[in-house]
Amino acid sequence: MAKSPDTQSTGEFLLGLLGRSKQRGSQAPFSLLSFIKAGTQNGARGFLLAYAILSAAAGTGILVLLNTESQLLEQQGYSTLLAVFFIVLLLVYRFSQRLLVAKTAAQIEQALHAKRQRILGKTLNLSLRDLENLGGNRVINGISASYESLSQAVVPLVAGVEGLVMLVFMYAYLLVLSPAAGLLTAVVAGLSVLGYLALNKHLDSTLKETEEDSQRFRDYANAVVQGSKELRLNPTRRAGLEQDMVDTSAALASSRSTSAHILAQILTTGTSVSYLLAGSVVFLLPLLADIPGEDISRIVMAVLFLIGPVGSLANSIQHYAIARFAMGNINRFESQIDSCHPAATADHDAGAGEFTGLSLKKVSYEHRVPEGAGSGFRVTNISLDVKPGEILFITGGNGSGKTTVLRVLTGLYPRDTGTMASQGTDIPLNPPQWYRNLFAGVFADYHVFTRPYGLDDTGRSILAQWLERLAINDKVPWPADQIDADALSTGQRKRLALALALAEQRPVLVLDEWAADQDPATRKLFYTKILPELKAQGKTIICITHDDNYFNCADRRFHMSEGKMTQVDAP
Ligand SMILES: Nc1ncnc2c1ncn2[C@@H]1O[C@H](COP(=O)(O)OP(=O)(O)OP(=O)(O)O)[C@@H](O)[C@H]1O
Repeated sequence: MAKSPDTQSTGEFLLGLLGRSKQRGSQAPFSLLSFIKAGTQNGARGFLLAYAILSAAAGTGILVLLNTESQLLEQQGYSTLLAVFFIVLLLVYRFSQRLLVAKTAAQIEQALHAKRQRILGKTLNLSLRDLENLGGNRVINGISASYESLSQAVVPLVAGVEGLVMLVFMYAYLLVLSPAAGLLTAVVAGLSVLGYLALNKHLDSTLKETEEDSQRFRDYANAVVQGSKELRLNPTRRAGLEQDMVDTSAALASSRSTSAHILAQILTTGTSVSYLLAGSVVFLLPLLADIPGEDISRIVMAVLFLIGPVGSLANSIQHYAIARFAMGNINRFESQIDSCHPAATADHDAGAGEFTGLSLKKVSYEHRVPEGAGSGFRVTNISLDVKPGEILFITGGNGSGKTTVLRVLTGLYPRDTGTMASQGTDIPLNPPQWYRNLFAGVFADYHVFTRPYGLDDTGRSILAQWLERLAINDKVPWPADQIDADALSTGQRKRLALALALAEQRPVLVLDEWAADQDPATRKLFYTKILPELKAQGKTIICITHDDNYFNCADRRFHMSEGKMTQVDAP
């Protein structure tokens, strides 16, 4: 649906209020009021206020009519005109309230969509190192989970704003009816607000605790799925995990109950305030002021009409607390990604042209580890020239730094020192996307997407050829738009990943222990037939391998040991 700039700004403005009040901390109890106050400062958002005022005026008009009609009934008799007015006002009330809630909620959803889209774009541009440092859970929350609770709060929040405007109107009517009653209700309402402030103080910390417990439980739930085999083979391990999950679930239940307790208090405070107001008018007002009985009944009617708006305001306050918390999480995540390395350049479509070689000189990279955990693993002094059409092997023991080097070399990790040059130009510390476009590969922790994203028709036909060549064409239903990688064996999945990498038609193919999961025949085919064929086609190939039987298939071999690389003499 196309949105006008005005429409978008209203949603963004309302979201902004949620985010801003979070930054101010939990001491911003009247931020709901600022929904209205700030709304009046910008004509573009005037429609929100106009609908709110219309519905509040109509609602108050109904109250005035009812009071007038009951007075008329006592004095002059039934008034048809007032009955007609009543129906008209009822229709206006319904119409404006529905439009207000539906339109505003839609605009907030649009603004949320725009925000999610912007943050998603930034997240996809993060360097691999930044993404790893942020951690998977934070990323998932920042681009997905936190939006759920925000969305659920949208309608009650808007209803709360409408309730607030309605309260203002009805209170004005009450003041007209009896200034003494207005004063009394203001005192009772003021005391209730103080009660709310006291409750709200605890709410933020309880919500944070709930979020942490809930994240911990999600992690365990993930382990139930990921570790399903290990858990089934070892009942003691299963019992240990189960105990941890039960403990976390109990903690979650307890923190959720505390939140629910506070939220329920807010809600019941809101609704019981209305009855308290009515009670104070009936039982206290006659003691404080000399008011005739018929006026008291009109005042009581006015006070009872406050029940609806006060209830929706109280309901919106609890949703407001949750939404503000979620908004805080989203904003925090956005500032975290903003403080990461500059995003990848916008040259994602740039072709790299013919590969002219690659040169690394004294390159080093250190893994960042949490503060206080010492220094991270370092690869140092990596110097290497890659010529077009070469087959290079990188070998070395576990943890010697092979994968790290491959990630630095392909521009996934930004090197700390040293120089890299390719295509006749120096590559900056944070390699641009055009440089990364030189490479396609299968990494040790590769992922197969459900669709072959980024492949054009030529790419698809190359994919089809390789699926056949690697004997998995019967396992991947063509046109390969609903790939179920879980339904493939480990070796088959890796063959599919290789076929997809080759279909990308990048000049350099990087493979991290690709053949490790293949049967002997496929391994032989890979080293003795496929690699030479790819080389003959002009592809440059860099393989990490432990297959010492096939070390002689490389043009040159480099060996890693404790983060250092040395060239091994040609076999
Ligand atoms: N994201 C990371 N953060 C911190 N340290 C890391 C990270 N990735 C790897 N390391 C550390 O870097 C060292 C080298 O890891 P790397 O994966 O490069 O080794 P490798 O030679 O490929 O090992 P293997 O043959 O087992 O795959 C290891 O000690 C590992 O703990």
